[in-house]
Amino acid sequence: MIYKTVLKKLQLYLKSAFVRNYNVPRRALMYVPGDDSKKIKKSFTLDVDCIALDCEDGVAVNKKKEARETIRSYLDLGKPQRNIEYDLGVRINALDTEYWEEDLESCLSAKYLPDTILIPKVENSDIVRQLSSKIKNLIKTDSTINVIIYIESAKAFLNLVDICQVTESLSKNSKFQHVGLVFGSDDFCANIGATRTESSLEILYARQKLVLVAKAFNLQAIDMVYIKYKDLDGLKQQCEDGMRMGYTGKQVIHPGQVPIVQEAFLPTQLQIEWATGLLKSFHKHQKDGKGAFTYKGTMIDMPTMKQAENIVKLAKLKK
Ligand SMILES: CC(C)(COP(=O)(O)OP(=O)(O)OC[C@H]1O[C@@H](n2cnc3c(N)ncnc32)[C@H](O)[C@@H]1OP(=O)(O)O)[C@@H](O)C(=O)NCCC(=O)NCCSC(=O)C[C@](C)(O)C(=O)O
Ligand SMILES: [Mg+2]
Repeated sequence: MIYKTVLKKLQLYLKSAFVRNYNVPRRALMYVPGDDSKKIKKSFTLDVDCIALDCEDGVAVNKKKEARETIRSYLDLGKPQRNIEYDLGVRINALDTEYWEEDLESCLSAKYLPDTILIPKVENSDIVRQLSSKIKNLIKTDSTINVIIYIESAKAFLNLVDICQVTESLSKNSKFQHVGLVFGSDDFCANIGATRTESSLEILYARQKLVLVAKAFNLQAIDMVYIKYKDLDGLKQQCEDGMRMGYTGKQVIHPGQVPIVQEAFLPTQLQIEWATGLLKSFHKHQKDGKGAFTYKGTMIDMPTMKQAENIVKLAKLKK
């Protein structure tokens, strides 16, 4: 029994150590249309936490192939290095379309894998099962990829806990790690027939539910897009609302939105104190030759350590 528990912990530790960019900050998740080479090049010059090269709704139907091939050509070149770590992802098309398999095959057979695959319109756990077996077949090496799931319909919200449970369970024996949930508010409004208002009250329940479930599964929660991209005051307000609700980041469609979003999602003083204390405690336990330890009543595992490291890293960016 003890042997099994230790083995399981070791497997989880080894897995998290091999996942690239596990739980890196994703304050701004910026979409870049996959068929637009100029915008892709531009995105690599920006100080943005997370780039999502898009095959889905940012790309016209007659440009799907072009987007897939353009993204593949950039992946083959390798991720451009920057001074600050960032996440390079690909948003494939939804699994009920004719495009998703080719999207996934194309980016997972590239010379260099993206860090993350973003999966839109996940409505139930069968979609995750289908995705999991495809990823397992496509990744031939020991590498593991991050997965971010989009919740954008009434059905998806009803199935959200099951989706996360199944994803968590499948990720233990597959080649991916579930790292986040995205609130697809535009598709969600269209799905439930809501009329958008400035206050976003019409989607309050769903917006809160996504954070709640994300936190229960130790996932990052990425908030809705602010589509009026020229209105920076409105964007700041919406960022602050999301941050106060517990969101860890926000989707972005234009470079001009990035600094405001990334500033708004810097860690709070309380989070910085927690993370600094945890790292101190970790180093003390290491010095004393103790592996596993608890901090403020919680058992500390590798993902929690990485979260703390990220918070401390982010805190250094705070003016
Ligand atoms: C709105 C648009 C057309 C205005 O594009 P523009 O070129 O007219 O804007 P601009 O102000 O002239 O751009 C200034 C500079 O920034 C560049 N630029 C501008 N945007 C980007 C970008 N995204 N990535 C990288 N570079 C960008 C642009 O190329 C230009 O570069 P330059 O100064 O060197 O000439 C443009 O910003 C754009 O295409 N944005 C992405 C739109 C998109 O991907 N939408 C789908 C995601 S949202 C979504 O899916 C919903 C969700 C989650 O599913 C659900 O809620 O349901
Ligand atoms: Mg959407």
